[in-house]
Amino acid sequence: MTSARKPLMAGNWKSNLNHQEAVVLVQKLAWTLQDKKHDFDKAEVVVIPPFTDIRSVQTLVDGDHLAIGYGAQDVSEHDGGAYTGEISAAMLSKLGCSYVVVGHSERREHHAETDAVVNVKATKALAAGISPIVCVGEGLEVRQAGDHVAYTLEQVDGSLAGLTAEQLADVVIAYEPVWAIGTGEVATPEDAQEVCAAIRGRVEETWSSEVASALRILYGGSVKAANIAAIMAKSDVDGALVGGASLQPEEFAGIARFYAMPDLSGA
Ligand SMILES: O=C(CO)COP(=O)(O)O
Repeated sequence: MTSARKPLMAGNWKSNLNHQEAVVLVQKLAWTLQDKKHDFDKAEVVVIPPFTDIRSVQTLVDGDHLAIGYGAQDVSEHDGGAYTGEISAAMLSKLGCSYVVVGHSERREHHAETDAVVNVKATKALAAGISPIVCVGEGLEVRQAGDHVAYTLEQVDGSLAGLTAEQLADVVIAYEPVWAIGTGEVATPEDAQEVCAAIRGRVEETWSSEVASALRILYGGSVKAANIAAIMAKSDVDGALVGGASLQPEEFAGIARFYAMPDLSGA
């Protein structure tokens, strides 16, 4: 991690916690971070709850002036209108969302989202002033075949196609190898670094070294307080997109405070 890029720890709750549980979790997270004197300059902390929780989280964050940010797990390709069930970027913007996850592997898999769809969603988010967290990453078969870098870079190309350098300044990329999500099978820090560095290299080729050096690239997949320090020690990893561990306030606070954690990897 390079000091010019502020680390980002984002907790993707997936389809967990109702709006009442959301308030309890965010309160506990805020208290824990305050108690441990978390330095928000050393890591931005963001929660990504289900849509139904966002209004409650907004009310809490605004009312208590919390330094915790929040976002959504998906956004519509459409601006509004006759699209039953869809949530537009403008609606998320009105709720104060700073981020939206687009192209999570679970949406690519269960909702057949292609890079082209992810590209439109990222563009809609940016137009509404919301930073898209664009997810990429290979499945186990691709990894075993040794094609993980090429596969992931193709997703980067497709998902970010046509975006300007100015737009890239508001984009975050999350490298989440599918085989490491929710499996306890964490990629090694070297695995994370290999692909995050390749992504940064691709962004440099396509846009510029300025764009690439300012871009935040997160790692996601079985991140815990015990393994985050070793992952963050890698130069091209700028944070984490955390699933299961973000549902436990103590654990997620420990991840946010990676800078105070011992590196237990022995590296
Ligand atoms: O998919 C993830 C975050 O978006 C990672 O989930 P886990 O941290 O539960 O492996």
